Amino acid sequence: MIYAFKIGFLEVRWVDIIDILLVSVLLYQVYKLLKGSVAVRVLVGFLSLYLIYLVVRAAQMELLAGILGQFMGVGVLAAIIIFSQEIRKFLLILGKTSFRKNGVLESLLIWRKKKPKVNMNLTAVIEASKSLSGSNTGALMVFSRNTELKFYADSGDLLDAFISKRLLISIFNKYSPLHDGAVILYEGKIKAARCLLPVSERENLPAQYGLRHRAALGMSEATDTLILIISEETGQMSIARNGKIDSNLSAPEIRKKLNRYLNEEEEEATETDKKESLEVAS
Ligand SMILES: Nc1ncnc2c1ncn2[C@@H]1O[C@H](COP(=O)(O)OP(=O)(O)OP(=O)(O)O)[C@@H](O)[C@H]1O
Repeated sequence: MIYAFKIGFLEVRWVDIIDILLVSVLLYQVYKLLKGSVAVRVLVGFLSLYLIYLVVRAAQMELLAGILGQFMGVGVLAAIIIFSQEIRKFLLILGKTSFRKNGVLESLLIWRKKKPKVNMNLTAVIEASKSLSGSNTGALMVFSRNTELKFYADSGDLLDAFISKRLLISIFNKYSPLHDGAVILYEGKIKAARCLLPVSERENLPAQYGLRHRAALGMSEATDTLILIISEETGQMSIARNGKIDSNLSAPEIRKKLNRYLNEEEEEATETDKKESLEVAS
């Protein structure tokens, strides 16, 4: 066996160094993922308990070690249940990174067909958004390029209607029975209205963000979607994507971001674009 170096009786192999590096990267990614969420506290609680268990076991305190041991036995299962959202997010990020343009996996999967451009009536969306923003009418629109988001669409009223400016304005009119919640747009259609979105549990959000923004952020954390928010209070238009909110955007900026999202050109976003985005809770 080839050793990298020796510290006293401890022989360190190259594999050990790689192992430590990989664990460090993994722990850093987990920390980045959980940063700012309540899950961090649960994780710290778990780790503290595990440390106490190690100490108790080393001190041979049989009774306490037995009780904590039982708890640790189901710990992995409990962690999977408690961190299900975070694990999902982590796998999503992993999948997304591996499938990036020129990614290793993508070059291996040569049969992967190039997706056709999504045909969406963006002019209607932009015109409706300008009108809603101008009249301070709150709105929440979820754009999906890969799935029809059946689970979320089922929480509202199914429409399956072609997108038009008038329809969007009518839905979000505050006297309309459909105005509450979000609309889901997929493959050029308004799939459903009055949909319930998952609310983000981030703690350090700006004070002006109420439930509408939290729901948009939560949806962008849980799924590969882009969410357009129109504030009822200020009329401002914002976009939530990948756990970030870009606030106070103009109509051309919204169109650009929607175009980029729908046509999978996001990786080509310029550095300036990236800097402009306000990373919430980081
Ligand atoms: N989980 C949810 N899913 C979908 N829509 C939601 C959800 N929670 C709240 N909303 C929508 O947000 C509206 C409440 O918005 P609220 O005023 O609390 O948010 P806000 O972020 O301060 O936005 P605004 O700037 O428009 O006031 C609700 O009437 C509803 O339409």
